[in-house]
Amino acid sequence: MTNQEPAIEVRGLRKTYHRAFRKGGTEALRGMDLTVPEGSAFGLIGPNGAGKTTFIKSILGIVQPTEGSIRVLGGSPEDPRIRARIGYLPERLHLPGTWTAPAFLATVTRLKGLPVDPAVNLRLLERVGLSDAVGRRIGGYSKGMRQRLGLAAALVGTPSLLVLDEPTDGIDPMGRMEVRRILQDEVQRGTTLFLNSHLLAETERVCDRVAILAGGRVVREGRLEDLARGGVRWLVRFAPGANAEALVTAGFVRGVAEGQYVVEAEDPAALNRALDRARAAGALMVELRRDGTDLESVLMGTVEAAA
Ligand SMILES: Nc1ncnc2c1ncn2[C@@H]1O[C@H](COP(=O)(O)OP(=O)(O)OP(=O)(O)O)[C@@H](O)[C@H]1O
Repeated sequence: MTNQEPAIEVRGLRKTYHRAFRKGGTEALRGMDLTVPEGSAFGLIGPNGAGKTTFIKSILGIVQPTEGSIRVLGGSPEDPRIRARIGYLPERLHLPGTWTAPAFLATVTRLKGLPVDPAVNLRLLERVGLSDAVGRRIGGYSKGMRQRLGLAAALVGTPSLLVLDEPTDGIDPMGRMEVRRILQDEVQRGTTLFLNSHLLAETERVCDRVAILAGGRVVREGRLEDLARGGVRWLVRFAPGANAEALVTAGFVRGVAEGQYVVEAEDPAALNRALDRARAAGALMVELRRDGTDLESVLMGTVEAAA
């Protein structure tokens, strides 16, 4: 794979699920186009039934598309050599309840066609916070522990592409922070991350690019900072008694609420210069908030507009 080649590229992807002895079918993907640059941390978001899992299964060769082309890591998802370079955490994990985690990871390693090194797998289990549970049967694991084990399995063989479907499902806030750190480390290492999560805050924290899928099509795609803008406009509230005229001269625009003002600042230095001017005019700041658009508002707005 050359450096210019995207990690994932799909064109005109369609998938219709047919039921036996029934006419018609469910059109899960209706001509989806998407390019995931190599080395990016890419988030796929969209409402229930948008086709996210179908897309993920298509790029992994688990679901056979009805139409369209798919290239993953510069090759076909059907190619075992390509598959061996992908780490996948499915939405629904099927784990062998009577096995231990090291035995499970050893099998995953073998299935990927790699030599089993127990020490490497133990380090992986340590990395996902399961070192205390290595001797226990997987059947007795909590939901969060199962999810951590699934992540360890996805990380086997240091994959070039990590595809994670709801990776933090069932994981507590501390655990989520740990998972986030692992994902960030993987991206630092050069892995391409493809994340499907209903937790938009998670996507916002981890991903640098986002695509919105609705009705089986990509309706918006781009860099997170371009989609969810923030940082230019700031909402500031000053203590009662602030000199409104002086604040306006200092670059603040009156807001609707009592004592509230808006100021535009490209960066922290510009924001602080504006606040210094306000303070010099005797105004006391009591609240400061970024007037940005979060991913949730972007998703709602985009899906409504596409409906
Ligand atoms: N195996 C299947 N057989 C029939 N229809 C299916 C199958 N899998 C998915 N679908 C249908 O395809 C559409 C897209 O489903 P998919 O699971 O890909 O969406 P999703 O975006 O992942 O949804 P969610 O966010 O709820 O997980 C839905 O209408 C779903 O009912």
